Amino acid sequence: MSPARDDGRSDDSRGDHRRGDDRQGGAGGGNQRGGGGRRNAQGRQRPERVHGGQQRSAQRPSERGRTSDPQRLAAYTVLRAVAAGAYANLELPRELRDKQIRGRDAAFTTELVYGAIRMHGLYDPVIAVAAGRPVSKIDANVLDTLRLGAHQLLGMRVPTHAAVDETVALARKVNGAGAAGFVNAVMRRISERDLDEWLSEVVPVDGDLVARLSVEQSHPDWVVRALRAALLGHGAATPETVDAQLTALVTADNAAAKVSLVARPGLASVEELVESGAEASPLSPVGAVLPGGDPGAVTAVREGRAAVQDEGSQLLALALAAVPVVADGPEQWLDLCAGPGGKAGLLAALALQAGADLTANEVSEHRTELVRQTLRPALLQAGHLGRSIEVRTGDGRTVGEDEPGRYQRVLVDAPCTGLGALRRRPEARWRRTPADLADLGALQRELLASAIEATAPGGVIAYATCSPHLAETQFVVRDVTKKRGDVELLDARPFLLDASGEPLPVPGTGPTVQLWPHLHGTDGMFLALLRKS
Ligand SMILES: C[S@@+](CC[C@H](N)C(=O)[O-])C[C@H]1O[C@@H](n2cnc3c(N)ncnc32)[C@H](O)[C@@H]1O
Repeated sequence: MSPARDDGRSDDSRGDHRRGDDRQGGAGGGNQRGGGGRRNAQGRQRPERVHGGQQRSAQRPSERGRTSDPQRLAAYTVLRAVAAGAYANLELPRELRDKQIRGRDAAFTTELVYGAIRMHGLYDPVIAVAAGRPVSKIDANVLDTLRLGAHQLLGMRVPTHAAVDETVALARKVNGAGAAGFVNAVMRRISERDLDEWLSEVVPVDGDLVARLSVEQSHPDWVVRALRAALLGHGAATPETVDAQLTALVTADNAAAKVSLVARPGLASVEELVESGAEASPLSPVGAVLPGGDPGAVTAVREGRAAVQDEGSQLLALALAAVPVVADGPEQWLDLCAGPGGKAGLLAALALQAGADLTANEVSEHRTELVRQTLRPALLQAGHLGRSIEVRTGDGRTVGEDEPGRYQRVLVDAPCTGLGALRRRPEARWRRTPADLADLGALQRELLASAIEATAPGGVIAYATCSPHLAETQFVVRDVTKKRGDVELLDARPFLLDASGEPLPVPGTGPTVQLWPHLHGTDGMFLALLRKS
Protein backbone atom coordinates (compact mmCIF):
# COMPACT_ATOMS: atom_id res chain seq x y z
CA MET A 1 0.00 0.00 0.00
CA SER A 2 1.30 3.45 -0.78
CA PRO A 3 2.01 5.73 2.17
CA ALA A 4 -0.62 8.26 3.14
CA ARG A 5 -0.08 11.88 2.26
CA ASP A 6 -1.42 14.65 4.38
CA ASP A 7 -2.60 17.69 2.56
CA GLY A 8 -6.32 17.32 2.93
CA ARG A 9 -8.50 20.22 3.92
CA SER A 10 -11.58 19.10 5.73
CA ASP A 11 -13.74 22.01 4.62
CA ASP A 12 -13.58 20.94 1.01
CA SER A 13 -16.78 19.07 0.40
CA ARG A 14 -15.52 17.83 -2.97
CA GLY A 15 -12.47 16.20 -1.44
CA ASP A 16 -8.91 17.45 -1.56
CA HIS A 17 -7.98 16.21 -4.99
CA ARG A 18 -7.75 19.69 -6.43
CA ARG A 19 -4.66 20.25 -4.35
CA GLY A 20 -3.26 16.78 -4.91
CA ASP A 21 -0.56 16.23 -7.46
CA ASP A 22 -1.34 15.13 -10.94
CA ARG A 23 1.12 12.37 -11.51
CA GLN A 24 -1.32 9.89 -12.97
CA GLY A 25 -2.10 12.28 -15.78
CA GLY A 26 -5.27 10.34 -16.45
CA ALA A 27 -3.17 7.39 -17.71
CA GLY A 28 -2.24 5.33 -14.66
CA GLY A 29 -3.85 4.90 -11.27
CA GLY A 30 -2.74 4.43 -7.73
CA ASN A 31 -3.65 3.60 -4.25
CA GLN A 32 -2.91 6.49 -1.97
CA ARG A 33 -4.09 5.61 1.45
CA GLY A 34 -5.00 8.01 4.18
CA GLY A 35 -7.60 10.44 5.35
CA GLY A 36 -8.06 14.12 5.68
CA GLY A 37 -7.75 14.16 9.44
CA ARG A 38 -5.91 12.81 12.42
CA ARG A 39 -3.21 10.20 12.65
CA ASN A 40 -3.46 7.11 14.77
CA ALA A 41 -0.82 5.71 17.10
CA GLN A 42 1.07 4.16 14.19
CA GLY A 43 1.24 7.51 12.43
CA ARG A 44 -1.29 6.49 9.82
CA GLN A 45 -3.88 9.05 8.95
CA ARG A 46 -7.29 8.43 10.41
CA PRO A 47 -10.41 9.44 8.61
CA GLU A 48 -12.37 12.15 10.33
CA ARG A 49 -15.13 10.78 12.47
CA VAL A 50 -18.68 11.83 12.00
CA HIS A 51 -19.92 13.77 15.01
CA GLY A 52 -23.67 13.93 15.45
CA GLY A 53 -25.59 16.64 13.64
CA GLN A 54 -22.56 18.93 13.21
CA GLN A 55 -21.41 17.12 10.11
CA ARG A 56 -23.34 17.05 6.89
CA SER A 57 -22.88 13.27 6.84
CA ALA A 58 -25.27 13.03 9.75
CA GLN A 59 -28.05 14.65 7.79
CA ARG A 60 -30.66 12.46 6.21
CA PRO A 61 -29.68 11.53 2.66
CA SER A 62 -32.75 13.33 1.34
CA GLU A 63 -31.58 16.58 2.93
CA ARG A 64 -28.25 16.75 1.18
CA GLY A 65 -27.12 18.10 -2.16
CA ARG A 66 -28.76 16.11 -4.90
CA THR A 67 -26.09 16.31 -7.51
CA SER A 68 -23.19 13.95 -7.67
CA ASP A 69 -19.96 15.42 -8.98
CA PRO A 70 -18.87 14.54 -12.52
CA GLN A 71 -15.69 12.76 -11.42
CA ARG A 72 -17.45 10.29 -9.15
CA LEU A 73 -20.19 9.77 -11.70
CA ALA A 74 -17.58 9.07 -14.37
CA ALA A 75 -15.77 6.66 -12.05
CA TYR A 76 -19.03 4.83 -11.38
CA THR A 77 -19.79 4.65 -15.11
CA VAL A 78 -16.39 3.09 -15.75
CA LEU A 79 -16.85 0.58 -12.93
CA ARG A 80 -20.17 -0.52 -14.39
CA ALA A 81 -18.62 -0.87 -17.84
CA VAL A 82 -15.79 -2.93 -16.37
CA ALA A 83 -18.35 -5.13 -14.61
CA ALA A 84 -19.88 -5.70 -18.03
CA GLY A 85 -16.55 -6.80 -19.48
CA ALA A 86 -14.78 -3.58 -20.52
CA TYR A 87 -11.15 -2.80 -19.70
CA ALA A 88 -10.57 0.07 -17.31
CA ASN A 89 -7.47 1.28 -19.16
CA LEU A 90 -9.54 1.72 -22.34
CA GLU A 91 -12.88 2.75 -20.83
CA LEU A 92 -11.54 5.38 -18.46
CA PRO A 93 -9.74 7.58 -21.02
CA ARG A 94 -12.86 7.45 -23.21
CA GLU A 95 -15.09 8.52 -20.32
CA LEU A 96 -12.68 11.29 -19.30
CA ARG A 97 -12.62 12.55 -22.87
CA ASP A 98 -16.40 12.35 -23.29
CA LYS A 99 -17.08 14.18 -20.03
CA GLN A 100 -14.18 16.59 -20.61
CA ILE A 101 -12.62 15.76 -17.26
CA ARG A 102 -9.02 16.92 -17.30
CA GLY A 103 -5.93 17.58 -15.19
CA ARG A 104 -6.33 16.96 -11.48
CA ASP A 105 -9.97 16.01 -11.82
CA ALA A 106 -8.87 13.31 -14.28
CA ALA A 107 -6.19 12.15 -11.83
CA PHE A 108 -8.80 11.98 -9.05
CA THR A 109 -11.19 9.99 -11.25
CA THR A 110 -8.37 7.65 -12.27
CA GLU A 111 -7.43 7.05 -8.66
CA LEU A 112 -11.06 6.31 -7.79
CA VAL A 113 -11.46 3.82 -10.61
CA TYR A 114 -8.15 2.03 -10.25
CA GLY A 115 -8.27 1.97 -6.45
CA ALA A 116 -11.87 0.74 -6.21
CA ILE A 117 -11.24 -2.03 -8.73
CA ARG A 118 -7.85 -3.12 -7.45
CA MET A 119 -8.67 -3.03 -3.77
CA HIS A 120 -12.15 -4.51 -3.64
CA GLY A 121 -10.69 -7.75 -2.30
CA LEU A 122 -10.15 -5.73 0.87
CA TYR A 123 -13.09 -3.35 0.61
CA ASP A 124 -15.72 -6.05 0.08
CA PRO A 125 -15.15 -7.69 3.47
CA VAL A 126 -15.21 -4.22 5.06
CA ILE A 127 -18.47 -3.40 3.28
CA ALA A 128 -19.93 -6.76 4.33
CA VAL A 129 -19.20 -6.10 8.00
CA ALA A 130 -20.49 -2.52 7.78
CA ALA A 131 -23.63 -3.63 5.92
CA GLY A 132 -24.22 -6.66 8.13
CA ARG A 133 -24.64 -8.90 5.10
CA PRO A 134 -22.41 -10.60 2.53
CA VAL A 135 -21.65 -8.51 -0.53
CA SER A 136 -23.34 -11.20 -2.64
CA LYS A 137 -26.60 -9.92 -1.10
CA ILE A 138 -25.91 -6.34 -2.18
CA ASP A 139 -27.05 -5.21 -5.63
CA ALA A 140 -23.99 -5.05 -7.93
CA ASN A 141 -24.67 -1.41 -8.87
CA VAL A 142 -24.89 -0.37 -5.24
CA LEU A 143 -21.80 -2.40 -4.41
CA ASP A 144 -19.81 -0.44 -6.99
CA THR A 145 -20.95 2.82 -5.40
CA LEU A 146 -19.87 1.49 -2.01
CA ARG A 147 -16.50 0.37 -3.34
CA LEU A 148 -15.89 3.89 -4.63
CA GLY A 149 -16.92 5.25 -1.24
CA ALA A 150 -14.77 2.76 0.66
CA HIS A 151 -11.74 3.70 -1.42
CA GLN A 152 -12.26 7.37 -0.63
CA LEU A 153 -12.48 6.60 3.09
CA LEU A 154 -9.74 3.99 3.39
CA GLY A 155 -7.48 4.53 0.42
CA MET A 156 -7.48 8.24 -0.39
CA ARG A 157 -7.13 11.56 1.30
CA VAL A 158 -10.75 12.55 0.83
CA PRO A 159 -12.18 14.08 4.01
CA THR A 160 -14.78 11.85 5.64
CA HIS A 161 -17.75 14.15 5.23
CA ALA A 162 -16.96 14.69 1.55
CA ALA A 163 -16.52 10.97 0.95
CA VAL A 164 -19.80 10.13 2.68
CA ASP A 165 -21.88 12.99 1.27
CA GLU A 166 -20.66 12.61 -2.29
CA THR A 167 -21.07 8.85 -2.24
CA VAL A 168 -24.63 9.22 -0.98
CA ALA A 169 -25.33 11.84 -3.66
CA LEU A 170 -23.93 9.46 -6.25
CA ALA A 171 -26.07 6.61 -4.91
CA ARG A 172 -29.18 8.79 -5.06
CA LYS A 173 -28.44 9.65 -8.68
CA VAL A 174 -27.48 6.21 -9.97
CA ASN A 175 -28.97 3.71 -7.51
CA GLY A 176 -32.14 5.49 -6.34
CA ALA A 177 -33.33 7.13 -3.13
CA GLY A 178 -33.86 3.84 -1.27
CA ALA A 179 -30.35 2.66 -1.99
CA ALA A 180 -28.99 6.07 -0.95
CA GLY A 181 -30.22 5.50 2.61
CA PHE A 182 -28.48 2.13 2.72
CA VAL A 183 -25.29 3.60 1.26
CA ASN A 184 -25.40 6.38 3.83
CA ALA A 185 -25.66 3.88 6.68
CA VAL A 186 -22.84 1.68 5.34
CA MET A 187 -20.55 4.62 4.63
CA ARG A 188 -21.06 5.96 8.13
CA ARG A 189 -20.24 2.57 9.60
CA ILE A 190 -17.06 2.33 7.51
CA SER A 191 -16.03 5.85 8.52
CA GLU A 192 -16.18 4.91 12.20
CA ARG A 193 -12.89 2.98 11.91
CA ASP A 194 -9.59 3.73 10.25
CA LEU A 195 -7.74 1.46 7.86
CA ASP A 196 -5.71 -0.31 10.56
CA GLU A 197 -8.82 -1.03 12.57
CA TRP A 198 -10.54 -2.48 9.53
CA LEU A 199 -7.47 -4.54 8.67
CA SER A 200 -7.53 -6.06 12.16
CA GLU A 201 -11.20 -6.82 11.65
CA VAL A 202 -11.15 -8.42 8.20
CA VAL A 203 -7.66 -9.86 7.61
CA PRO A 204 -7.51 -13.46 8.87
CA VAL A 205 -5.10 -13.58 11.79
CA ASP A 206 -4.68 -17.33 11.90
CA GLY A 207 -4.27 -17.82 8.15
CA ASP A 208 -0.93 -18.26 6.41
CA LEU A 209 0.74 -15.32 4.70
CA VAL A 210 -0.97 -16.08 1.39
CA ALA A 211 -4.41 -15.88 3.03
CA ARG A 212 -3.50 -12.65 4.81
CA LEU A 213 -1.98 -10.95 1.78
CA SER A 214 -4.91 -12.05 -0.30
CA VAL A 215 -7.21 -9.80 1.78
CA GLU A 216 -4.78 -7.11 2.93
CA GLN A 217 -3.33 -6.56 -0.56
CA SER A 218 -6.47 -7.55 -2.40
CA HIS A 219 -5.32 -10.36 -4.70
CA PRO A 220 -7.16 -13.62 -5.36
CA ASP A 221 -5.68 -16.41 -3.29
CA TRP A 222 -4.54 -18.41 -6.34
CA VAL A 223 -2.70 -15.38 -7.73
CA VAL A 224 -0.77 -14.86 -4.48
CA ARG A 225 0.12 -18.55 -4.46
CA ALA A 226 1.24 -18.44 -8.10
CA LEU A 227 3.36 -15.34 -7.48
CA ARG A 228 5.00 -17.05 -4.51
CA ALA A 229 5.88 -20.06 -6.68
CA ALA A 230 7.14 -17.74 -9.42
CA LEU A 231 9.44 -15.84 -7.07
CA LEU A 232 10.99 -19.13 -6.01
CA GLY A 233 10.99 -20.69 -9.48
CA HIS A 234 12.67 -17.72 -11.17
CA GLY A 235 15.29 -17.53 -8.43
CA ALA A 236 14.08 -14.16 -7.12
CA ALA A 237 13.57 -15.54 -3.62
CA THR A 238 14.74 -18.36 -1.38
CA PRO A 239 12.51 -20.13 1.13
CA GLU A 240 13.95 -17.72 3.72
CA THR A 241 13.25 -14.54 1.76
CA VAL A 242 10.09 -15.48 -0.09
CA ASP A 243 7.65 -14.04 2.45
CA ALA A 244 9.28 -10.61 2.33
CA GLN A 245 9.58 -10.71 -1.47
CA LEU A 246 5.98 -11.79 -1.88
CA THR A 247 4.73 -9.02 0.40
CA ALA A 248 6.77 -6.45 -1.53
CA LEU A 249 5.51 -7.79 -4.86
CA VAL A 250 1.79 -7.75 -4.11
CA THR A 251 2.21 -4.34 -2.46
CA ALA A 252 3.87 -3.04 -5.63
CA ASP A 253 0.93 -4.39 -7.67
CA ASN A 254 -1.30 -1.88 -5.87
CA ALA A 255 0.85 1.17 -6.51
CA ALA A 256 0.49 3.46 -9.49
CA ALA A 257 2.74 2.54 -12.39
CA LYS A 258 4.96 5.31 -13.72
CA VAL A 259 4.11 6.82 -17.06
CA SER A 260 7.07 5.47 -19.03
CA LEU A 261 7.76 6.64 -22.55
CA VAL A 262 9.80 5.12 -25.34
CA ALA A 263 11.63 7.24 -27.91
CA ARG A 264 11.51 5.12 -31.03
CA PRO A 265 15.07 5.27 -32.37
CA GLY A 266 15.48 7.24 -35.57
CA LEU A 267 12.06 8.83 -35.06
CA ALA A 268 12.54 10.49 -31.66
CA SER A 269 15.25 10.73 -29.03
CA VAL A 270 15.34 10.61 -25.25
CA GLU A 271 16.69 14.19 -25.38
CA GLU A 272 13.56 15.31 -27.22
CA LEU A 273 11.38 13.68 -24.54
CA VAL A 274 13.46 15.32 -21.81
CA GLU A 275 12.97 18.69 -23.49
CA SER A 276 9.22 17.99 -23.33
CA GLY A 277 9.38 17.59 -19.55
CA ALA A 278 10.17 13.88 -19.12
CA GLU A 279 13.14 12.52 -17.23
CA ALA A 280 15.60 10.13 -18.87
CA SER A 281 15.05 6.57 -17.67
CA PRO A 282 17.93 4.94 -15.83
CA LEU A 283 16.54 1.56 -16.92
CA SER A 284 16.20 1.84 -20.66
CA PRO A 285 18.49 3.57 -23.17
CA VAL A 286 15.41 4.59 -25.19
CA GLY A 287 13.17 5.34 -22.21
CA ALA A 288 11.96 8.36 -20.30
CA VAL A 289 9.53 8.86 -17.44
CA LEU A 290 6.87 11.52 -17.42
CA PRO A 291 6.63 12.97 -13.91
CA GLY A 292 3.12 14.34 -14.45
CA GLY A 293 0.60 15.48 -16.97
CA ASP A 294 -0.82 13.96 -20.06
CA PRO A 295 1.50 11.95 -22.35
CA GLY A 296 -0.69 13.08 -25.24
CA ALA A 297 0.65 16.58 -24.66
CA VAL A 298 4.16 15.42 -25.67
CA THR A 299 4.58 16.22 -29.36
CA ALA A 300 6.62 13.10 -30.17
CA VAL A 301 3.95 10.90 -28.53
CA ARG A 302 1.17 12.69 -30.40
CA GLU A 303 3.02 12.13 -33.65
CA GLY A 304 3.65 8.43 -32.93
CA ARG A 305 7.43 8.83 -32.90
CA ALA A 306 7.40 8.08 -29.17
CA ALA A 307 4.83 6.21 -27.12
CA VAL A 308 3.79 5.17 -23.65
CA GLN A 309 5.58 1.87 -23.01
CA ASP A 310 6.79 0.07 -19.94
CA GLU A 311 10.57 0.04 -19.72
CA GLY A 312 10.54 -3.75 -19.30
CA SER A 313 8.90 -4.10 -22.71
CA GLN A 314 11.50 -1.76 -24.19
CA LEU A 315 14.35 -3.84 -22.78
CA LEU A 316 12.91 -7.04 -24.26
CA ALA A 317 12.64 -5.61 -27.77
CA LEU A 318 16.15 -4.15 -27.48
CA ALA A 319 17.48 -7.53 -26.30
CA LEU A 320 16.06 -9.34 -29.32
CA ALA A 321 17.63 -6.76 -31.63
CA ALA A 322 21.01 -7.01 -29.87
CA VAL A 323 21.68 -10.76 -30.24
CA PRO A 324 24.25 -11.32 -33.01
CA VAL A 325 22.90 -13.24 -35.98
CA VAL A 326 24.36 -13.97 -39.40
CA ALA A 327 22.22 -13.37 -42.48
CA ASP A 328 22.79 -13.32 -46.22
CA GLY A 329 21.22 -10.05 -47.26
CA PRO A 330 18.82 -7.89 -45.22
CA GLU A 331 17.60 -9.54 -42.04
CA GLN A 332 13.94 -10.48 -41.86
CA TRP A 333 12.28 -9.80 -38.50
CA LEU A 334 8.91 -11.13 -37.34
CA ASP A 335 6.64 -10.04 -34.51
CA LEU A 336 4.31 -13.04 -34.34
CA CYS A 337 1.70 -11.61 -31.91
CA ALA A 338 2.03 -7.91 -32.51
CA GLY A 339 -1.23 -6.34 -31.38
CA PRO A 340 -1.69 -3.61 -30.31
CA GLY A 341 1.81 -2.83 -31.49
CA GLY A 342 3.86 -1.53 -28.57
CA LYS A 343 6.88 -3.74 -29.10
CA ALA A 344 6.37 -3.77 -32.88
CA GLY A 345 6.68 0.04 -32.77
CA LEU A 346 10.11 -0.21 -31.21
CA LEU A 347 11.14 -3.23 -33.30
CA ALA A 348 10.16 -1.42 -36.51
CA ALA A 349 12.35 1.55 -35.60
CA LEU A 350 15.25 -0.75 -34.68
CA ALA A 351 14.79 -2.81 -37.85
CA LEU A 352 14.96 0.29 -40.01
CA GLN A 353 18.15 1.38 -38.26
CA ALA A 354 19.62 -2.09 -38.83
CA GLY A 355 18.57 -2.19 -42.50
CA ALA A 356 16.16 -5.05 -41.77
CA ASP A 357 12.56 -5.72 -42.82
CA LEU A 358 9.77 -6.39 -40.32
CA THR A 359 6.56 -8.39 -40.53
CA ALA A 360 4.06 -7.63 -37.77
CA ASN A 361 1.50 -10.43 -37.51
CA GLU A 362 -1.64 -10.38 -35.37
CA VAL A 363 -4.63 -12.72 -35.26
CA SER A 364 -7.30 -10.12 -34.54
CA GLU A 365 -8.25 -7.75 -37.33
CA HIS A 366 -9.10 -4.97 -34.93
CA ARG A 367 -5.74 -5.28 -33.21
CA THR A 368 -3.97 -5.47 -36.57
CA GLU A 369 -5.45 -2.06 -37.31
CA LEU A 370 -4.05 -0.77 -34.02
CA VAL A 371 -0.62 -2.10 -35.04
CA ARG A 372 -0.95 -0.32 -38.38
CA GLN A 373 -1.72 2.96 -36.62
CA THR A 374 1.17 2.50 -34.21
CA LEU A 375 3.58 1.78 -37.05
CA ARG A 376 2.45 4.66 -39.26
CA PRO A 377 5.59 6.82 -38.80
CA ALA A 378 7.81 3.75 -39.27
CA LEU A 379 5.84 2.70 -42.37
CA LEU A 380 6.44 6.16 -43.86
CA GLN A 381 10.12 6.00 -43.05
CA ALA A 382 10.39 2.49 -44.47
CA GLY A 383 8.99 3.87 -47.75
CA HIS A 384 11.71 6.55 -47.83
CA LEU A 385 14.43 4.01 -47.02
CA GLY A 386 13.22 1.38 -49.46
CA ARG A 387 12.67 -1.14 -46.66
CA SER A 388 9.62 -3.27 -46.05
CA ILE A 389 7.34 -3.24 -43.02
CA GLU A 390 4.36 -5.50 -43.45
CA VAL A 391 1.41 -5.50 -41.07
CA ARG A 392 -0.94 -8.43 -41.52
CA THR A 393 -3.69 -10.44 -39.90
CA GLY A 394 -3.03 -14.14 -39.42
CA ASP A 395 -2.87 -17.01 -36.99
CA GLY A 396 0.66 -17.16 -35.66
CA ARG A 397 0.34 -20.90 -35.16
CA THR A 398 0.51 -21.52 -38.91
CA VAL A 399 3.34 -19.12 -39.74
CA GLY A 400 6.02 -21.74 -39.10
CA GLU A 401 4.40 -24.07 -41.58
CA ASP A 402 3.67 -21.32 -44.12
CA GLU A 403 7.06 -19.58 -43.95
CA PRO A 404 9.60 -22.10 -42.66
CA GLY A 405 13.04 -20.70 -41.91
CA ARG A 406 12.24 -17.25 -43.29
CA TYR A 407 13.17 -15.00 -40.35
CA GLN A 408 16.38 -14.17 -38.50
CA ARG A 409 14.68 -12.57 -35.47
CA VAL A 410 11.27 -13.58 -34.16
CA LEU A 411 9.39 -12.15 -31.20
CA VAL A 412 6.66 -14.25 -29.58
CA ASP A 413 5.05 -11.86 -27.11
CA ALA A 414 2.52 -14.47 -26.19
CA PRO A 415 -1.05 -13.93 -25.02
CA CYS A 416 -0.91 -14.56 -21.26
CA THR A 417 -2.69 -13.96 -17.96
CA GLY A 418 -0.96 -10.60 -17.53
CA LEU A 419 -0.19 -11.34 -13.88
CA GLY A 420 2.98 -9.26 -14.23
CA ALA A 421 1.07 -6.16 -15.26
CA LEU A 422 -1.54 -5.95 -12.51
CA ARG A 423 -0.58 -2.32 -11.77
CA ARG A 424 -1.79 -1.25 -15.18
CA ARG A 425 -4.77 -3.58 -15.58
CA PRO A 426 -6.75 -3.27 -12.37
CA GLU A 427 -9.48 -5.78 -13.26
CA ALA A 428 -7.13 -8.49 -14.59
CA ARG A 429 -6.59 -10.11 -11.21
CA TRP A 430 -10.36 -10.63 -10.79
CA ARG A 431 -11.05 -11.77 -14.33
CA ARG A 432 -8.39 -14.37 -14.73
CA THR A 433 -8.90 -17.86 -13.35
CA PRO A 434 -6.55 -20.82 -13.03
CA ALA A 435 -8.56 -22.43 -15.85
CA ASP A 436 -7.20 -19.76 -18.25
CA LEU A 437 -3.75 -21.19 -17.77
CA ALA A 438 -4.64 -24.43 -19.52
CA ASP A 439 -5.99 -22.71 -22.66
CA LEU A 440 -3.22 -20.14 -22.74
CA GLY A 441 -0.57 -22.77 -22.09
CA ALA A 442 -1.58 -24.76 -25.16
CA LEU A 443 -1.64 -21.61 -27.33
CA GLN A 444 1.72 -20.41 -25.97
CA ARG A 445 3.36 -23.74 -26.79
CA GLU A 446 1.94 -23.78 -30.33
CA LEU A 447 3.01 -20.20 -30.97
CA LEU A 448 6.54 -20.81 -29.72
CA ALA A 449 6.85 -24.00 -31.80
CA SER A 450 5.60 -22.14 -34.87
CA ALA A 451 8.08 -19.31 -34.22
CA ILE A 452 10.95 -21.79 -34.08
CA GLU A 453 9.83 -23.29 -37.40
CA ALA A 454 9.69 -19.82 -38.95
CA THR A 455 13.23 -19.01 -37.83
CA ALA A 456 16.23 -19.47 -40.11
CA PRO A 457 19.16 -21.57 -38.87
CA GLY A 458 21.31 -19.31 -36.68
CA GLY A 459 18.35 -17.02 -36.06
CA VAL A 460 17.02 -16.06 -32.67
CA ILE A 461 13.60 -16.29 -31.04
CA ALA A 462 12.50 -14.15 -28.08
CA TYR A 463 9.69 -15.75 -26.08
CA ALA A 464 8.11 -13.13 -23.81
CA THR A 465 5.13 -12.81 -21.49
CA CYS A 466 3.91 -10.10 -19.14
CA SER A 467 3.39 -12.77 -16.54
CA PRO A 468 5.86 -14.44 -14.22
CA HIS A 469 3.58 -17.48 -13.79
CA LEU A 470 5.78 -20.57 -14.15
CA ALA A 471 3.16 -22.32 -16.29
CA GLU A 472 3.39 -19.51 -18.87
CA THR A 473 7.12 -18.99 -18.76
CA GLN A 474 9.66 -21.63 -17.72
CA PHE A 475 7.35 -24.59 -18.33
CA VAL A 476 6.42 -23.47 -21.86
CA VAL A 477 10.05 -22.99 -22.85
CA ARG A 478 11.07 -26.28 -21.23
CA ASP A 479 8.27 -28.29 -22.89
CA VAL A 480 8.81 -26.87 -26.36
CA THR A 481 12.61 -27.06 -26.37
CA LYS A 482 12.86 -30.55 -24.89
CA LYS A 483 10.90 -31.97 -27.82
CA ARG A 484 13.36 -30.68 -30.40
CA GLY A 485 17.05 -30.84 -31.04
CA ASP A 486 17.32 -27.72 -33.19
CA VAL A 487 17.14 -24.98 -30.59
CA GLU A 488 19.30 -23.90 -27.64
CA LEU A 489 18.57 -21.49 -24.82
CA LEU A 490 20.82 -18.44 -24.77
CA ASP A 491 21.69 -16.58 -21.59
CA ALA A 492 19.41 -13.57 -21.95
CA ARG A 493 20.98 -11.57 -19.12
CA PRO A 494 23.87 -9.97 -21.06
CA PHE A 495 21.36 -8.60 -23.60
CA LEU A 496 19.31 -6.61 -21.10
CA LEU A 497 21.32 -3.42 -20.84
CA ASP A 498 20.30 -0.39 -18.81
CA ALA A 499 20.60 3.24 -19.91
CA SER A 500 24.31 3.32 -19.09
CA GLY A 501 24.93 0.17 -21.13
CA GLU A 502 25.45 -2.06 -18.08
CA PRO A 503 23.62 -5.39 -17.73
CA LEU A 504 20.48 -4.83 -15.70
CA PRO A 505 20.77 -6.57 -12.31
CA VAL A 506 18.33 -9.47 -12.37
CA PRO A 507 17.92 -12.09 -9.67
CA GLY A 508 18.37 -15.76 -10.48
CA THR A 509 20.98 -17.68 -12.40
CA GLY A 510 19.56 -17.36 -15.92
CA PRO A 511 19.46 -18.23 -18.70
CA THR A 512 15.97 -16.68 -18.79
CA VAL A 513 15.17 -13.29 -17.30
CA GLN A 514 12.22 -12.32 -15.13
CA LEU A 515 11.65 -8.64 -14.32
CA TRP A 516 9.63 -7.67 -11.24
CA PRO A 517 7.51 -4.63 -10.36
CA HIS A 518 8.88 -4.52 -6.80
CA LEU A 519 12.53 -4.93 -7.82
CA HIS A 520 12.80 -3.15 -11.16
CA GLY A 521 9.78 -0.86 -11.16
CA THR A 522 8.76 -2.42 -14.49
CA ASP A 523 5.98 -4.80 -15.36
CA GLY A 524 6.76 -8.42 -14.53
CA MET A 525 8.09 -9.32 -17.99
CA PHE A 526 9.64 -12.70 -18.77
CA LEU A 527 12.18 -13.27 -21.54
CA ALA A 528 13.74 -16.41 -22.95
CA LEU A 529 16.11 -16.13 -25.92
CA LEU A 530 16.50 -19.21 -28.10
CA ARG A 531 18.93 -19.82 -30.93
CA LYS A 532 17.87 -22.02 -33.84
CA SER A 533 20.73 -24.32 -34.75
C1 LIG B 1 0.62 -9.92 -25.19
S1 LIG B 1 -0.24 -9.40 -26.56
C2 LIG B 1 1.05 -8.75 -27.55
C3 LIG B 1 1.44 -7.34 -27.14
C4 LIG B 1 2.27 -6.66 -28.18
N1 LIG B 1 3.48 -7.39 -28.48
C5 LIG B 1 2.63 -5.27 -27.74
O1 LIG B 1 3.75 -5.06 -27.26
O2 LIG B 1 1.79 -4.37 -27.90
C6 LIG B 1 -0.62 -10.86 -27.39
C7 LIG B 1 -1.29 -10.70 -28.72
O3 LIG B 1 -1.37 -11.96 -29.32
C8 LIG B 1 -2.53 -12.00 -30.10
N2 LIG B 1 -2.82 -13.41 -30.42
C9 LIG B 1 -3.57 -14.30 -29.75
N3 LIG B 1 -3.58 -15.47 -30.40
C10 LIG B 1 -2.84 -15.33 -31.49
C11 LIG B 1 -2.50 -16.17 -32.58
N4 LIG B 1 -2.95 -17.42 -32.64
N5 LIG B 1 -1.73 -15.68 -33.55
C12 LIG B 1 -1.27 -14.41 -33.50
N6 LIG B 1 -1.56 -13.56 -32.51
C13 LIG B 1 -2.33 -14.01 -31.51
C14 LIG B 1 -3.56 -11.32 -29.24
O4 LIG B 1 -4.64 -10.87 -30.02
C15 LIG B 1 -2.72 -10.18 -28.65
O5 LIG B 1 -2.86 -9.04 -29.45
